[in-house]
Amino acid sequence: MANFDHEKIKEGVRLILEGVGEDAGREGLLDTPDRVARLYQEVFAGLHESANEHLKTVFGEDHEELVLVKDIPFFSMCEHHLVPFFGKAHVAYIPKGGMVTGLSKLARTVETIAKRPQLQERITYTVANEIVSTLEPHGVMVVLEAEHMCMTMRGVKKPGSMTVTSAVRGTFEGDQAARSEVLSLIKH
Ligand SMILES: Nc1nc2c(ncn2[C@@H]2O[C@H](COP(=O)(O)OP(=O)(O)OP(=O)(O)O)[C@@H](O)[C@H]2O)c(=O)[nH]1
Ligand SMILES: [Zn+2]
Repeated sequence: MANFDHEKIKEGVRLILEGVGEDAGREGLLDTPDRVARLYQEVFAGLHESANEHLKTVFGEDHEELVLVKDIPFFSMCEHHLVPFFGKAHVAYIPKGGMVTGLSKLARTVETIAKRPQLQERITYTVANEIVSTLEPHGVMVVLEAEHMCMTMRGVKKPGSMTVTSAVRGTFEGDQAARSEVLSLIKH
């Protein structure tokens, strides 16, 4: 993965400003390329982080039943239009082998994966797959609900429309009752 190139982004932003017919040299825009480069460094920080690093923090604990962290706010950038999509992630898993991860680490995993040029589906299944491969739990279920700015401020212009995606792994796959339990806990 190439390093973050601040100067390259500044140059790109200057070109965009010129491309839309702005005077990139006018006072109000002088610092904009630098600000946008810093903004991108922040919102794309996940490109330079390892998604499963967080999950490696584990504790011995004899709980082999549901753990659900719900309503995790996330912000991401649609890779087609480079505008935000944002909403809530709900992450459920059933630990195995007496090992649980820190609750905040589930939220950090969502954040790292969201902070890349993304599709909602890819965030959803990547979070699920990272938990499966790192914690090897009985099961994982990840649900994301989000509003896409590319569908609200432009294009089809449908403000308020929500996209819901899910990824289920392990015991949840064949267990409708367990999936329903998670969904009803998410709703309440
Ligand atoms: N599956 C999926 N599609 C997405 C996501 N974010 C944006 N899109 C869609 O990506 C598609 C890109 O379609 P294109 O026809 O190539 O681009 P476009 O002409 O800008 O499309 P419109 O948005 O319909 O105007 C659109 O349908 C978007 O709604 C996402 O997270 N997942
Ligand atoms: Zn988009």
